[in-house]
This record gives sequence, structure tokens and C-alpha cells, in this order.
Amino acid sequence: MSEATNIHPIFNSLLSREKKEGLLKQNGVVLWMTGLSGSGKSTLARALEFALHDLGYKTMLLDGDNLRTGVNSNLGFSEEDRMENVRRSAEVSKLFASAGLVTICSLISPTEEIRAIARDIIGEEDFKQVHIDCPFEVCAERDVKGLYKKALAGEIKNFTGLDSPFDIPKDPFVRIPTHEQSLEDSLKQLLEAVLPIIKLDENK
Ligand SMILES: Nc1ncnc2c1ncn2[C@@H]1O[C@H](COP(=O)(O)OS(=O)(=O)O)[C@@H](OP(=O)(O)O)[C@H]1O
Ligand SMILES: Nc1ncnc2c1ncn2[C@@H]1O[C@H](COP(=O)(O)OP(=O)(O)O)[C@@H](O)[C@H]1O
Repeated sequence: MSEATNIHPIFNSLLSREKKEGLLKQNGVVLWMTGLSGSGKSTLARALEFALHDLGYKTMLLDGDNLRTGVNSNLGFSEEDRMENVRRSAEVSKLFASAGLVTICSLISPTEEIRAIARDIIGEEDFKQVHIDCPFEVCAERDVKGLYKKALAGEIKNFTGLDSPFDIPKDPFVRIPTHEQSLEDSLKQLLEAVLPIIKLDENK
């Protein structure tokens, strides 16, 4: 709910989203990548962005770690701060999608409740949930950033999957099991799911 009064948002006079999508020859969408730290969100998000770019699609990549150095820099990892982190990230993603871009947003977004915030902001039709699936033990073994070692030693509080919850997404658009297949196969699976929805039907 906005706290400002006397504001008058305009909608109808804006250049339509359809016109922008028509120019770009693609459908705007938000690919919302959720998963544990180290599950492969950033790796796959980057690989997907390069692959889509090579195929001629215009993209925007929003990564949790990066957003937390800018628009979300005042937020930590309490439940309340994660909610606000996701709320702001979803609002930004929505803007990019409405400009016709294939928007890849990669955030742990750990709970059903938190992901529902993003879905409600972005809208059911544009919100495509990609579960980057990898068990805690495998992520801990990968320990890309050394965070699991610190968390298991009690040096990081509210660590996702340890002393902060992660709910397995119930009905994702696609589930990518990164512990069971190579990066190449994960990217292939992701592309096969995404390409049909971003291709513009020019006969519509
Ligand atoms: N306590 C705790 N729990 C989980 N992750 C932590 C924590 N502290 C720091 N980090 C680092 O922050 C990155 C996750 O930020 P997100 O914005 O994606 O998290 S969330 O959606 O708000 O839950 C996460 O990045 P990824 O490893 O890419 O997931 C970590 O690098
Ligand atoms: N199938 C796969 N897909 C994505 N990453 C994988 C896969 N298999 C192994 N990995 C490795 O797992 C790690 C994932 O790290 P990262 O992408 O930073 O995860 P996150 O962004 O979720 O924290 C990388 O070192 C990556 O090379």
C-alpha cells in the first residue's frame, strides 16, 4: 500500500506493452529462479541470458547478490527483510517485463509466502517460477562462496536451509535438478521450457 497521497498514476496514455513486444518480436516475461544458495541460480541465469541473446532475444538479468548492493542494500536476511527484498525485486522485474524484456530474476526467495508476494506483484501470467533444485548437502559440498562452512560453524545466522526455512516450490513452471545433470543439460532443459513462451505469435 502506498503511503503517498495525491498521486495520479497514468496507464492508458502510455505506449502499450504490445507495441513494445511487437517491435522486439518477443513476449515480456519474468523467469523467477528460486533455490538454495549454491544450487546453480546465478550460473544458469547467466548461461540462459547469453543463450537467449545469441538467439536474438532482449533480456535483463537481476541477481540477488547484485540487487543487494544497490536497490536492496539496506536489507539483511531476517524474514521481514527477505520479504522486502523480494517485493522490491519483483516490482523492478515487473517494469522490465512490461517493456517487453525477458527478465531473469535470481533470488533464493525461500518460502511459499515470499514467492506469493512476487507472483502477486508480477501477475500470474508473467510470473514463471523456475526451481533450481539441489539438496542442501550437495550445495554445502559445492560451497562456492564458503558460506556453508561459516554457517555450519555458527558464524552466519538465518542461513537458508539451516536455521532459516526453504519451502520446495509446489508447482513450478519448470524444475531443474542441478545435482542430477550437467550444466549443459540444465541449460538445454531450461531453454526448451522458455523458448515457446517468449516467441511472439505474430498472427495474434
Ligand atoms: N543468511 C544467508 N542466507 C542465505 N544467503 C545468504 C545469507 N547471507 C548472505 N547470503 C548471500 O546472499 C545471497 C542471497 O540473497 P537473496 O537476495 O537471493 O536472498 S533472499 O531471496 O532474500 O532470501 C546468497 O547468494 P546465492 O548464493 O547466489 O543464493 C548469498 O551469497
Ligand atoms: N547442472 C548445473 N547447473 C548449474 N550449476 C551447476 C550444475 N552442476 C554444477 N554446478 C555448479 O554449482 C555451482 C552453483 O553456484 P551458483 O550458480 O553461484 O549458485 P547460486 O547462484 O544458486 O548460489 C557452480 O559452481 C556451478 O558450476
